[in-house]
Amino acid sequence: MRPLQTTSGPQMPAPETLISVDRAIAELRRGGIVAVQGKDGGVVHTLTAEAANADSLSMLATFAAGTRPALAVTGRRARVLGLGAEDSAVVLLTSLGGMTAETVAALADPCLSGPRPELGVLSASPASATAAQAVALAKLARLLPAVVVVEAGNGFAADQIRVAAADVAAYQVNTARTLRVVSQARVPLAGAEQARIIAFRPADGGIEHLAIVIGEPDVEQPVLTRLHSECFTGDLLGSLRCDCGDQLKGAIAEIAQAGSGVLLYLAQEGRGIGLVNKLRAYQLQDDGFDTLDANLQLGFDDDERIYQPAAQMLRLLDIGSVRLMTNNPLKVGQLSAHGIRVAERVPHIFPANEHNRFYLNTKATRSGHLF
Ligand SMILES: Nc1nc2c(ncn2[C@@H]2O[C@H](COP(=O)(O)OP(=O)(O)OP(=O)(O)O)[C@@H](O)[C@H]2O)c(=O)[nH]1
Ligand SMILES: [Zn+2]
Repeated sequence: MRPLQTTSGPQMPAPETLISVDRAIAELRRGGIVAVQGKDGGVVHTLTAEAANADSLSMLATFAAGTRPALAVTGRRARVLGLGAEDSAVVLLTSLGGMTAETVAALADPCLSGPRPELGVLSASPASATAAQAVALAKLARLLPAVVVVEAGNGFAADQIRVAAADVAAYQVNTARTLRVVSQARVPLAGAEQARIIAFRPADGGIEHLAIVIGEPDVEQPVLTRLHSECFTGDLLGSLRCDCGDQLKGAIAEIAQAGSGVLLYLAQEGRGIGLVNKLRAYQLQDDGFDTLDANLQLGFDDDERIYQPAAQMLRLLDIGSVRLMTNNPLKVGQLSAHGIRVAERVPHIFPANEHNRFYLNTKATRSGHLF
């Protein structure tokens, strides 16, 4: 492997398309109202379901010209609620009783305990492409994928954050394209003393992904490679609910044993839904849903990860061909689709325990994992 160039500080100004999405994410997370602008010039004023309370809902209503606030949820969540078909990506729910904070919470959050409020007569209709990107923004903000929207606008507030729906749609791929190496250091690991950690950051200063390079991989040959999605509970705390801790330590040991290779530590906690939502998914699993259905109950896809960041990191490491340590055929297909040749799939299986047996079984029977 050739020595890698480290770039510190902004290499070039981050594209406005990324900055506006970052600002919108921060605004939504603090409970603000964001204007999402569609291709057709239509505007959707947006508040996340998690931030809906009496004050924020009445503020949102001031933007509406005639229409009443509606709740935009994914087709998956609408289906769980018995409202609408899963084939619409996003569905608008309206209530004859109006959208109170209690109604929003009951519709958006399957983990709520206590008696369900009277929901009034609900109707569902396909949401506009712009409202669909408002839901996508909530996902990028790692919140529940549900937003309260008013589709017809009364203009903007002077300091309101605005974002183009098209920029939201392209955000994840655009940030992956701008990844660059920002720091690297030798970090001897137990059982793998010849290890280096390389940090990759996107141009907007967003969340870093890491590569752990062990030994000196020969990039002219397929490199033994593990793609590991971050798992705070399994990797750091040794949670027995999943197999991540074993897979992380096992991959480092196996690469060290082979002499060289790379582990990409990807910031994709909870298969891309974030830690807070993963904890919600665990609560639902304790109520009897399996790992995939828990995601669907929350309104997510069963797996929200994308693999452009991994492919881009491998390219920056000059690695074009890998021996991929995984049981997940989707990772093989996705890396190949993004230009990395998977010369071989290397099984990465660890013994089950009494807490993760059902989880691993679900991955085998429903996600196509090869155990
Ligand atoms: N949403 C959700 N995420 C989970 C759950 N259990 C573990 N995870 C996450 O799932 C991811 C597991 O990642 P990986 O081990 O890289 O992926 P994998 O799809 O199992 O594929 P291989 O391990 O490569 O076979 C981590 O991000 C975990 O945080 C769960 O019950 N729900
Ligand atoms: Zn895990």
